[in-house]
Amino acid sequence: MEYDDWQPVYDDVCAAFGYEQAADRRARDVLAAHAEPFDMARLDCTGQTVAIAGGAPTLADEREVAAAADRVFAASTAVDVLADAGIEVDLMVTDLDKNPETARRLTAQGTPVAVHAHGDNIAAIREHVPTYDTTHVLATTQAAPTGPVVDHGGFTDGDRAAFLADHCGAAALRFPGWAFDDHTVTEEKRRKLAWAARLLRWLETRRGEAFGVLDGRRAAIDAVT
Ligand SMILES: Nc1ncnc2c1ncn2[C@@H]1O[C@H](COP(=O)(O)OP(=O)(O)OP(=O)(O)O)[C@@H](O)[C@H]1O
Ligand SMILES: Nc1nc2c(c(=O)[nH]1)N=C(CO)CN2
Repeated sequence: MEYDDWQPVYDDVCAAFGYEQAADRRARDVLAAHAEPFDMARLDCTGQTVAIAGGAPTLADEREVAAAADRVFAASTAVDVLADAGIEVDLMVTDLDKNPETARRLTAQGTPVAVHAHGDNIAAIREHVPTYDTTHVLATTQAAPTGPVVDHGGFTDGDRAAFLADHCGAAALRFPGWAFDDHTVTEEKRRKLAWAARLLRWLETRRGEAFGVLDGRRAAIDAVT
């Protein structure tokens, strides 16, 4: 996906959460100053099944789904849960709010990390990205792309991972570690997960694929556009 397709949905996300787009642009520009162009061919997934590992507690029991996939794109803390079982990821997707040291370790070992800039993580970008090997940082924004910072759609770490896999040519997506009805999360997180479900519904429709993670939920999901 390119920004032109994402932008109307981004407007809706900002309206829903009260995000200031100028702050997202400031974050993007801070990240751009620390980033370098990333060769997307490194993430080519053409013809492959990609596991999009989410941060739900269920991931511990679903790790074999990731192990069986050709590639693993993992959101935030999902990287640590998989690492505990000896499962390496091909991409970490993060806005740096939980485990920035994991992102540092991955970039140091040459594993790509998609670092996301938004209006509420500018301090984290300034603190952590300069400590990373930026050769292995894919800089992302939810605002308009600029310089080395790309926007291929998505909002939460997990659904952004799915949009990136789609952009990289994945043939099929699997979703270990996803639980939209997780009552252990905060109200804000619950609202973000509801948006993640909407965005995945949009993505599966665009792809002509049925994501198993949405089975039983489709009738309750409002279309994004
Ligand atoms: N029950 C769940 N709890 C948390 N994350 C979930 C859940 N189900 C799916 N996910 C997906 O896993 C991703 C990683 O979640 P995690 O809690 O590790 O990180 P996070 O940094 O808080 O994520 P974000 O900043 O996107 O909210 C989320 O962004 C979401 O897309
Ligand atoms: N401005 C802003 N953007 C976001 C935020 C957030 O808290 N603020 N959280 C996200 C995923 O958790 C993704 N994007």
